[in-house]
Amino acid sequence: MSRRILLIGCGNMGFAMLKGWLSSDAGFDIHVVEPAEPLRIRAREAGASISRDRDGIPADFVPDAIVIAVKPQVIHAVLPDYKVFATGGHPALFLSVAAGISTQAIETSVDKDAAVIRCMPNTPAAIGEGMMVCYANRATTAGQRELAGELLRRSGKVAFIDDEGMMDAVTAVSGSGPAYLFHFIEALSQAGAKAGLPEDFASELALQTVYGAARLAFSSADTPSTLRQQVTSPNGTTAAALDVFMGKSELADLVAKAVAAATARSIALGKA
Ligand SMILES: NC(=O)C1=CN([C@@H]2O[C@H](COP(=O)(O)OP(=O)(O)OC[C@H]3O[C@@H](n4cnc5c(N)ncnc54)[C@H](OP(=O)(O)O)[C@@H]3O)[C@@H](O)[C@H]2O)C=CC1
Ligand SMILES: O=C(O)[C@@H]1CCC=N1
Repeated sequence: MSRRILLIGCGNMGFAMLKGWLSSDAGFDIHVVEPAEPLRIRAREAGASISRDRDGIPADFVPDAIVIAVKPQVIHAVLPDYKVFATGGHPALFLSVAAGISTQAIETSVDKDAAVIRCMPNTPAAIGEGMMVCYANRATTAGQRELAGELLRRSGKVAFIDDEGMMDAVTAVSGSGPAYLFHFIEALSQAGAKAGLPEDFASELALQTVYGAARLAFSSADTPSTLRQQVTSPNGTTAAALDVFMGKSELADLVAKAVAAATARSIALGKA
């Protein structure tokens, strides 16, 4: 029997996951609630049934899981609409991807005995290459954990953690991480253009280089550190560039500061 998934919020992250789910042959039956019409239509075209709000969910649609993909700032206004699905004969799993919002805060808005999984995904989920890190509360059954795994595997690699306290740092590394890499691609493209290359060609070089390097790092038995050394000829061009990146640990320091700032913001979102 196909599993029924209710997706609340189909913006950047909700749609990235939806694409991963619908492109698989898992046969999920997915209903999307999304107030913004263009995003709703986009979800329907991808293969989901849709409604503008909770009242538009078909009466016979009893969800196995409710995936909450609204902004952290509105989640506590949205959750009470779905309380009804937390209890009764077929209690649904609540799977939230909201940054900073704890399982306890979700229980408070839904039901103290609700099954809740807090997940930190990332947008490469859209092509099945996401990193999906999950923490399950005590009320989550083995079957619900399995369902979450089955669903999220369609979006990428799944990891369960036992310490929810790690979630803020997870958010700062893999949740926000794609943006850091996209920014690096932008920076390398711009630097190539500054060095005299036509802009389009510089962008092509930057993109293929990041893609190729990521695939090599992923598939190689060597560590990233060894792979870096293999590119770096003594007194060559790479060494000249790495003197800038590593001379005073500049890039590593900057990345550490950025990750600390994102971690602090995740903690603050949970307190707001
Ligand atoms: N973007 C990312 O890379 C990641 C995001 N996340 C988390 O995912 C969540 C969503 O982020 P993101 O997709 O970027 O945000 P978006 O703003 O793109 O998407 C959220 C969507 O939810 C809609 N929405 C608002 N209220 C309701 C409601 N009552 N019912 C249903 N839908 C509603 C919004 O509509 P409207 O705009 O009209 O209000 C919007 O379209 C956040 O909690 C974020 O922390 C986690 C990991 C990565
Ligand atoms: O920027 C944000 O708050 C969300 C969470 C992780 C990625 N995007």
